[in-house]
Amino acid sequence: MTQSTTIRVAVAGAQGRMGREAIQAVTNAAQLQLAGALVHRPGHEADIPQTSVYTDPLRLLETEKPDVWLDLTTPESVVGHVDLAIEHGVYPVIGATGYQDADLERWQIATEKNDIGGLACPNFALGALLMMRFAREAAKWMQSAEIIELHHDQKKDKPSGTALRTAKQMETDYEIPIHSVRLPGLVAHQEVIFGGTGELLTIRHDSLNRESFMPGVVIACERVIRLRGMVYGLEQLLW
Ligand SMILES: NC(=O)C1=CN([C@@H]2O[C@H](COP(=O)(O)OP(=O)(O)OC[C@H]3O[C@@H](n4cnc5c(N)ncnc54)[C@H](OP(=O)(O)O)[C@@H]3O)[C@@H](O)[C@H]2O)C=CC1
Ligand SMILES: O=C(O)C1=N[C@H](C(=O)O)C[C@H](O)C1
Repeated sequence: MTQSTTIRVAVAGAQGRMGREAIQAVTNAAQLQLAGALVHRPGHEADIPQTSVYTDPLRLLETEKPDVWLDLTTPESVVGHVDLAIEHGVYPVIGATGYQDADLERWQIATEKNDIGGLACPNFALGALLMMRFAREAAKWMQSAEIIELHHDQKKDKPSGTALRTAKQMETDYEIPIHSVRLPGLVAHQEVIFGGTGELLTIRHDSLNRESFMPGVVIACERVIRLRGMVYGLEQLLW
């Protein structure tokens, strides 16, 4: 596929909090075209007026033949969807969290075998990517750190994908405890707190709404088609 081609994106989880925003973001992005929406329960198709709506991922893949599978479903559903998308030669952009390292390893092998790319993005927000970058830098100098991630009370996975990714990126030789807070009123927030001799350093990021994730969603869908094999973290395509 050449870079000037319109990229056809299927959105899975289209009736969810992220899915609804993503439908708008994909529709409004010049280089992207909505190729179909996957929902869990039929009956609210009128909420998604701009595209064909499916409840069966296989039918969506075979009928619409999207270029990209944007998965914004749940820990229980994302793994099967991504396996299926890769099998069909469709590039996955994985926004949903809660999958295991073993899933990432399997997707790495499967994308390479099918000569396609894939992108797993625990967090699409630019500020969150910077927070992780700064935490990685600070971890080289500070000898003790803990992570507090705070999310809305409907979030299904714990700890968050972002907290796990942050801890991995920090590459410390000590274990970093992760504390999870789930409360109504929160959206998505994280603090990385470093302790030193008589001093503290706190790096904090706040997503105040789900629009904060959409520039990253668009970049991920546009750039995944240039990849071969799985890439973990949108920051890998930014710096
Ligand atoms: N990478 C990032 O930057 C971000 C990632 N996330 C992650 O994205 C995911 C979605 O978050 P959020 O939108 O808040 O969650 P929601 O629960 O609001 O949305 C998930 C949607 O997926 C649907 N769904 C579940 N299983 C299936 C299936 N098999 N087929 C079709 N649809 C399905 C659900 O339907 P139903 O409710 O009917 O079951 C629901 O509409 C989570 O994993 C979250 O952690 C969230 C924000 C940012
Ligand atoms: O469920 C959410 O809301 C979010 N999930 C992602 C995660 O698990 O890190 C990204 C962001 O924190 C919002």
